[in-house]
Amino acid sequence: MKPLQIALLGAGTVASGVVKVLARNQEELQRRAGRGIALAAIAARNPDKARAALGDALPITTDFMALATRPDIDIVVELMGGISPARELVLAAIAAGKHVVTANKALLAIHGNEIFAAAQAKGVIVAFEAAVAGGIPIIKAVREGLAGNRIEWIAGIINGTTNFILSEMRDKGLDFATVLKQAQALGYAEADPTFDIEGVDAAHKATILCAIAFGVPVQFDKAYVEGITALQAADIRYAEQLGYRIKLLGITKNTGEGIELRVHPTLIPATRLIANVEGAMNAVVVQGDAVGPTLYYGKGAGSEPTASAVIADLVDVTRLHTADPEHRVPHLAFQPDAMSDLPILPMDQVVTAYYLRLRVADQTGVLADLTRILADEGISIDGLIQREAGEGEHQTDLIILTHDTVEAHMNAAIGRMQTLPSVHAPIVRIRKEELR
Ligand SMILES: NC(=O)c1ccc[n+]([C@@H]2O[C@H](COP(=O)([O-])OP(=O)(O)OC[C@H]3O[C@@H](n4cnc5c(N)ncnc54)[C@H](O)[C@@H]3O)[C@@H](O)[C@H]2O)c1
Ligand SMILES: N[C@@H](CCO)C(=O)O
Ligand code: NA
Repeated sequence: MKPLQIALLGAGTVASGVVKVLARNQEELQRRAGRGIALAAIAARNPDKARAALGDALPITTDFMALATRPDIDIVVELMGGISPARELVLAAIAAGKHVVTANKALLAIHGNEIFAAAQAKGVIVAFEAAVAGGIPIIKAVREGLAGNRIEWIAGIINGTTNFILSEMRDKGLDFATVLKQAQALGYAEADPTFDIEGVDAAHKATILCAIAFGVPVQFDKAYVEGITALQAADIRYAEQLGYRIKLLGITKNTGEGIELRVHPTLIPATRLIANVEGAMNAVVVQGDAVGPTLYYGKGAGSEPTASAVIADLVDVTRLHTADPEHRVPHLAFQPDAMSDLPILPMDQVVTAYYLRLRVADQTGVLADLTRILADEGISIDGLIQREAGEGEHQTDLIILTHDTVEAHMNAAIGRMQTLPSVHAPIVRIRKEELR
């Protein structure tokens, strides 16, 4: 059988990994897929740069649209990133009857519904294992391996850059700006690292996980997104003293009333496996009603780890190429006519526990005022530490851990506590999850 013909759009980090691994594992891949997978051509903005990175064995074009719709191409692999022109190219490839493999989580989190509907109508596959947690086969695990379960929640470290920053801040006591520079130098961060540090990249990935876990459309616009830029070294230290680690988590949970979809720094017990995932590694915990918790760990970024996921998709598509579209795994794990309309809950309805740090006057009565406000709002205290004021100091740090409460109640309590004359700085609030 003639090998399937692949077109690569983009010639950057992931594309170069795909070219290398496809060449290296060619024979093994043919044995797995039952058919050859042949790179036909690459579209690159700068052909000289692409040739320098990828060699000159393959034809290189600058006409992305012509390649994406060329009649002899079977699968278009989009590795450019960004929304436009990636969206137009993917839709054109689908309209031309091509299968698509993409690593573009931003595109799918924002335009996935349109893209999957177009693919469904045309009977082609859009595969996206590389879009979430890079080389970890988490899409495969959730959509297929855990299909017997009602998924209850997913929580994951799904951005390598921010996990690296938090690990280095904790282990070496370095400040945020210094570690971010290191992350950039090591190639973990995006060219514009705002997407990493503001939580947007993790929210794109959490949005996709949410859709395939609960069978709802992708709804990035409803995600709550908070990054790590406001985190202070003092809170990482206090969390440690209390037996917790702070991680940037993507969390999605089915509460029965609706679905939580949120990304924010989170205190998790230091004894949990996921609390010990360090550096640029990713890890995802999936809680199923039948299986209980399962944990997936590995490299979420980088050239060959991400290529591993792209090529797994190429093997899948090659195997399923001739299958009746009705017999393929649905894009969002559930049949398109059986999607749920369960709403994504607004953040003020989310229920979680909290870590609060207050800079307070070192005088009697302060604690009584604060605990009264928390009690008024129905919030119960789980633990409390007060740092001894140093000699000559008139202020001290008070750390409060609460039990689960509704975010709206916590907002009200923080608003009231903040107006007390004895509270001297903006109150720090970090959400806390036991993950069990
Ligand atoms: N790098 C990783 O570790 C990683 C991991 C998972 C997913 N991804 C995703 O994979 C995709 C590619 O990432 P990358 O790290 O290889 O990026 P990159 O910047 O290294 O490569 C992107 C390539 O696409 C080309 N390109 C970008 N915009 C273009 C445009 N408007 N017109 C023409 N060409 C354009 C660039 O010239 C470059 O060749 C992105 O969607 C990214 O989010 C990357
Ligand atoms: N910048 C991303 C790349 C992988 O998606 C990260 O740090 O996880
Ligand atoms: Na993956």
